[in-house]
Parts: sequence; C-alpha cells; structure tokens
Amino acid sequence: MSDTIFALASAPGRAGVAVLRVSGPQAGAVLDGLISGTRPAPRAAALRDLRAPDAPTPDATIIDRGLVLWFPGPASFTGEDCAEFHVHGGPAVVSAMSEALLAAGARPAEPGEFTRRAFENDKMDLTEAEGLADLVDAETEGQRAQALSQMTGALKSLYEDWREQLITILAAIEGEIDFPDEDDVPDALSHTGAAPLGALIEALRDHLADERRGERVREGFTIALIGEPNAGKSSILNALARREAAIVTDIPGTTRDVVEVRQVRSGFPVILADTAGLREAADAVEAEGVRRALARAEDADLRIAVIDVSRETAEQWRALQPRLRAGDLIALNKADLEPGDASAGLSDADAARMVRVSAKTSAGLDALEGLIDEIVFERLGSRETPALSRARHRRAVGEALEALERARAQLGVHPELAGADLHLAVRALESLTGRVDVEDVLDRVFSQFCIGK
Ligand SMILES: Nc1nc2c(ncn2[C@@H]2O[C@H](COP(=O)(O)OP(=O)(O)OP(=O)(O)O)[C@@H](O)[C@H]2O)c(=O)[nH]1
Ligand SMILES: [K+]
Ligand SMILES: [Mg+2]
Repeated sequence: MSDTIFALASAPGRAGVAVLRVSGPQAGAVLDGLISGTRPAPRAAALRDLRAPDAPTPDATIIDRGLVLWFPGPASFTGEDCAEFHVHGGPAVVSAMSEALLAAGARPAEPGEFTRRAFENDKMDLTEAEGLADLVDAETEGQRAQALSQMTGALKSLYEDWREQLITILAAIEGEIDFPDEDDVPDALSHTGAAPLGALIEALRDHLADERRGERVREGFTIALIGEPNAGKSSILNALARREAAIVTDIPGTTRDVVEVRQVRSGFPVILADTAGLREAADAVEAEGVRRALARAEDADLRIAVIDVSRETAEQWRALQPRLRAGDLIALNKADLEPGDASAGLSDADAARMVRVSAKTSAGLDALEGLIDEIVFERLGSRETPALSRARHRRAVGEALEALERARAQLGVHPELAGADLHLAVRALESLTGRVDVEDVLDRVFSQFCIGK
C-alpha cells in the first residue's frame, strides 16, 4: 500500500488562496482528522473549520476556515483517494496546515509524485505527463499550445498508432518464421510487410526531420548577432531588447562574453545573443570571446550578420559568408552614414533576407523585427502533426527508426533477424509512452516536475 502524501499545490509565498492537496489511501481519514463537521459530498466544495488532528479539544483554536474537497478514487487526478484544502494564502497558515497534515499521518510529496501516481494508475501516459509539466512551465502562448496538445494525447496517439502498425507488421513477419514451409503462408508475406514498413520508416523520419521544432518551443529559438568589431551588434541587440543590455562604445572589441536577452516573439520564447566582434584577436581574453562568438553562431537557429555599410563591405562579407546558412539574415547597419546602395559588395547574398538598418536612427529596425518574427513563426508555428518536444523522444524515435531500417534490410533474407529488430523498435516506442517500465526514465521525467504536481 502506498503512502499518503501531501503538498502545497499553489505557488509558495503570500497569496489570496493557497491549495494543499492530499493523495493516498489515508486521504479520507486525514481529511476527517482536520475538519470539524462531516466530510463533504464527493467533488463538492464545503466550508469547514480546520484544526490540527492532535488539538487537545475539538474546539481548540482553529488554524483557518476554508473550502475542502473530497475526491474518492479512482475518479480522481491520481486515481487514489484525494482531498484538497483551499485556505488563506499566508505563509503561517500554510505552515500550520502542513504541520497538521503531518500529524494526521501524511508525508510531504516528492517533486512530480502526484503526477507519477496518476501515470502509474493509468490516468495518463508518459508523454501526457510531460505535457502537463510543460503546461505548468509554459510562459508563452506557443509553449502553452504545444504543452496542451501533448497533455491531451497528441503525441500519445501518434506513438500508439505507430506501435499498432508495427505489431501488425511483426505478426505478418513472425507468421513467416513460424510456418516457413506451409502453403497457407504465401512467399509474398515479406513483401506484404515491406510496404507498411517503408511507410512507417518515412513517418518516423519526417517526425525526426523537424529541425527540433518542439524542443525549440520548449527551450527557446536562438539567434546570434555576428559581425566585425564596431559593426553595431550590441547597438542592434539593445534596440531589439529595448534596454541597454550590452555595453556600446566606439572601441572595437567592446563585447567579450556572449550577452543574452530573452524575448517572446510570435508567441514563442526567443534568445537573442550578442557576440564579440570577429577579427584576429589582440589578446587572450578577446580570443576567447571570438571563440565563443563562433561557437554561438554555429549552434544558433538563426544568424544575423551585421555589416557596417560605412566601411568596406566586401571584406566584411568575405569573413561572414562562410558562417551563414540558408535563411539567415543580413543587417546592413549604419545606413544613416551611407545613403547609397551598399549591397554591391555582397556577392551571392540572398537579397530577400537583407535589411538596411540604422541602430542610431532606428530606421529599418521595424523591418528587421518583422523578418525575425516571421522566421520564428515559420520555424516553430504549429503543423498538423505534433512535434516531439524532448531529447528523450528524439533518442527513442531515433532508436526505433534504426531498428526499422535494419529490419527492412533483412526482410526477405533473414525474417527472424527482421523480427528481432522489430521487437526492439516496439520496445523503443513503448519506452516513449511509458508502457514498458524504464525506472530511470521515469525517475528522470518526474524529478523535473515541481513539488505539488
Ligand atoms: N552612425 C551610426 N553609428 C552606429 C550605429 N550603430 C552603432 N553605431 C556606433 O558604432 C559604435 C560601435 O557600436 P557597438 O554596438 O558597440 O558595436 P559592436 O558591433 O557591438 O562592437 P564590438 O562589441 O566591439 O564588436 C558605437 O559608437 C555606436 O554608437 C548606426 O546605425 N549608425
Ligand atoms: K564597440
Ligand atoms: Mg558589442
């Protein structure tokens, strides 16, 4: 029998209302021990005086007066008996309530323990539990939408559907292994499996080839500003951030560390990074700055090459071009100093992705922001199929895909080897939804939850 656990389900600190939640076989007894009067009807809120269960007399000083709710299992969030106390949200009330719950026999919950119990009682699969954690963490509209879709089963049904297809293919192939010489198992069976197996391989490939959209939505879309010293990278960062996030001076080599600004663009989290100017470094500190700038540019989802149009542009372009990828942006800065067309020195630059700006006069900055917002939306905006949202999903789908590809290669040759690989693929898919118990996976997933969830 499991313990009865409790936790503050609302945020700690001062608030209008605080919610304490209890789950486990003793939840009903804990509830009865704290309230005066009768246990309310299931799922109906009732006002009660609350007191410590070990108070000397029943009418001893009450802790608070609040709403209580009783959720008998299995029709509760965790599937167990649950109770909730909605009390006044002062730290002293919460601490006295916690003492009372301890005295009544409940113990403080571990992070994610309520959700883990819900998962173990089949109230949700692992991807839905992760979606719930993400919903609690969601700070932007795009994160909220992705988390909600995952919490309500979008990834679960995708993965469960793949698993079912796989089991059908497996049955066909194992039929061939078990009855190799019988007439009623046609030779073409391996080929019957080949088409659906090919389709499944394509589906997994597409799911993986999404440029980490779901992970970007969770973790942030990264943008790096790069360019030669004094091109105006920090000035542009500050303009986009609408604050003096980075130091700007007329001394080339001002920025050394990567300066990050977090923003919300098109409903998604974005991390803008200003970097050190690229040149032959004058000293070890600057050399490290340049190394970090290049590493950041390499890892970023989008690069903005900042070019100073008041100086020779061809030379700057030669240095930056190898760092850029298709779809990156070019900001032709200091347009206030050079009214002419400065793109002349930029051979092979994609004109559509080039904006003339002036961090000094703000000219062109709206257009630059418009382009950034568009790109963020293009890359992260929702599609028909749900995105995998964690490295854990990417690993498991990747494992399944490799096993399927090996199986396909063996299909007509060694069906028993193909069968073994398909079993591995099934297992990888089952680890995604938590169908197979992988204890350390569960520990890792639930430990990332907050306490009280
Ligand atoms: N006229 C004009 N000056 C600018 C513009 N943008 C930046 N500057 C000036 O150019 C100088 C360098 O700007 P920064 O923003 O520090 O340039 P940076 O690229 O971050 O330089 P490092 O950090 O040294 O690599 C400062 O004196 C800015 O005021 C612009 O659009 N027009
Ligand atoms: K500078
Ligand atoms: Mg700078």
